[in-house]
Amino acid sequence: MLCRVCRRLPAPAVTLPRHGSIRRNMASDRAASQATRFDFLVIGGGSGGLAGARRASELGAATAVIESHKLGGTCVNVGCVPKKVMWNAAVHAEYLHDHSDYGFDTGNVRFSWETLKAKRDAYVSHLNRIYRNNLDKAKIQTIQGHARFTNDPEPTVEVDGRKYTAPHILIATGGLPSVLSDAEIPGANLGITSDGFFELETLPKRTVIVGAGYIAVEMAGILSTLGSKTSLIIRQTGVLRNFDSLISANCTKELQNTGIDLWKNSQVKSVCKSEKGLEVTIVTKDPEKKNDEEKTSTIQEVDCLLWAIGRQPNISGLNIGAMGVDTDERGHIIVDEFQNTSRPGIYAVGDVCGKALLTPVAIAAGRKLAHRLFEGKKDSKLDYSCIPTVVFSHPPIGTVGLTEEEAIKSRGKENVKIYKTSFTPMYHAITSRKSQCIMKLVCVGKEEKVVGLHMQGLGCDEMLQGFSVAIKMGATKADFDKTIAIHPTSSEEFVTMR
Ligand SMILES: Cc1cc2nc3c(=O)[nH]c(=O)nc-3n(C[C@H](O)[C@H](O)[C@H](O)COP(=O)(O)OP(=O)(O)OC[C@H]3O[C@@H](n4cnc5c(N)ncnc54)[C@H](O)[C@@H]3O)c2cc1C
Ligand SMILES: NC(=O)c1ccc[n+]([C@@H]2O[C@H](COP(=O)([O-])OP(=O)(O)OC[C@H]3O[C@@H](n4cnc5c(N)ncnc54)[C@H](OP(=O)(O)O)[C@@H]3O)[C@@H](O)[C@H]2O)c1
Ligand SMILES: N[C@@H](CCC(=O)N[C@@H](CS)C(=O)NCC(=O)O)C(=O)O
Repeated sequence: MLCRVCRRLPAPAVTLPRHGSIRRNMASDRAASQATRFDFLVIGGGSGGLAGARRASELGAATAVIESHKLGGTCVNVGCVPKKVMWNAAVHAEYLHDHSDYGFDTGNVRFSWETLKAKRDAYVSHLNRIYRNNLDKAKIQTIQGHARFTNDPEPTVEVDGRKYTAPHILIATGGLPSVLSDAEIPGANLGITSDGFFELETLPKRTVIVGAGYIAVEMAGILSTLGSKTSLIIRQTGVLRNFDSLISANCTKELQNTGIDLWKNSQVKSVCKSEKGLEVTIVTKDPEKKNDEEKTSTIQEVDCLLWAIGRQPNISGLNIGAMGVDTDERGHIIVDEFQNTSRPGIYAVGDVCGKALLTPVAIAAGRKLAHRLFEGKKDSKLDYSCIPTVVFSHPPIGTVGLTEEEAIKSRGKENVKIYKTSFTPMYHAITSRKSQCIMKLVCVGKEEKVVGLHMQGLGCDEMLQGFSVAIKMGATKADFDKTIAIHPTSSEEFVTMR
């Protein structure tokens, strides 16, 4: 009988997991016949793996998830979730400055990093348990350990000496922070990465962060706002250089406005340890200056050096080479638009593929794949265009679609119309602390289709999702203008721009 789910003749099983769909395929080799067989075997219990596994199981596939560390992956354990808790704490710290303007006498407010960390860690552990329960409830087998492809002819995975196989194997092993070796920068390993940030037991007094992307901006904002004197070392003149130029310039300015000591055109040369902490030596060289002069400076008594210089795919020890799974020069697994790798029956989703490293992207790709494999939806694939994203800076950034620069490149300057505004949100009408809100709409063609929306300001994090729906649906500037404003809000500016 054909498998109800994958419509294939099932192959041999040593143990029978949940479904009756598991039985003998005479052609399979002896080695693989030793393996426990599923319909769907998922390597990596993070966002993409869990979402794909749960959807596959709902669709009737006998599914197992292999996880080497903690269920939930990066997002739950060392990413979005604990980061957002820290950002929320930093927002409290920010608003404290406004309490007296709003009539509150909050007296001598004290902050305990230790209390916050304990509550945050307890929440993360709670989520780990929820994810485990969800897998159990869905009758998905959880296999704890590091997965490695064997050299068997049929794709087979080994965990702690036991073998597992399936006609469909998903690699969702995510990524790891990039690190520099001591050979590249002497003393580099005295620093930590974002993973280490979540292990900090106390608020560092003096922090140096290297990097100019999401993590550098978010962690600099959190640490600085909570009271750590923070320097941010960037190689160029601005942060978030891949974002719209307005966002990059404004965020760079806001970092400085909020008290972060920004070192432009700078790179760490060496790090050494002294009795009073780390000494971070920095070389600054302004390429605009003709005399090519380099300035060397040292930041002393640093108790936290944090490298936030990007992430790399986590494929170590997987032995994907033996499977004929192709990777790019940085080790990302190459997939087609349906998440197929170069080896039939092996798929990859999420950060390990190196495209749009965001939790909802990994989740959506995993779910789309499950519908294609186990519901016969041949065309089920993720559309990677127009992905909204928020940077939890202070204030937060929201962005979706094309930047002005991308629109001009693809459509020609004459076909692009930009609407921009900048204002002080009403929240600040009575506060002595001020922060600006900036907004930009990128429109193309005669019909002024909105192809990009970019903003930084109070509430922009929660403002973006709804606008993303409109833009994904193909809204034009006229559609925005037809919409009645909500007053008094910041978001109303998007429907009244001229
Ligand atoms: C500090 C930080 C903040 C972030 N904030 C946000 C945010 O606010 N919003 C957002 O959308 N995204 C955010 N991200 C990105 C987001 O966390 C990732 O895009 C997402 O987790 C990727 O999911 P994934 O399934 O591809 O991989 P992961 O979630 O990394 O899961 C991979 C899992 O595979 C396991 N694994 C790896 N190799 C093996 C193996 N051989 N055998 C068994 N198991 C293995 C790992 O232990 C891990 O649990 C953040 C990331 C970081 C680092
Ligand atoms: N809110 C969110 O959704 C969120 C939050 C955190 C992470 N993430 C995801 O996680 C990914 C990884 O975050 P990330 O911040 O590590 O990476 P990133 O956003 O890719 O930024 C890393 C930046 O560091 C700089 N850099 C690289 N090598 C360097 C070096 N040797 N020395 C100094 N600077 C160097 C580069 O900027 P220059 O080229 O300008 O120097 C680079 O763009 C993000 O891309 C994002 O998708 C998402
Ligand atoms: N809203 C999300 C779920 C929330 C979410 O994104 N959760 C993160 C971790 S907190 C995740 O990795 N989820 C995987 C999953 O829900 O399968 C969805 O259902 O798509």
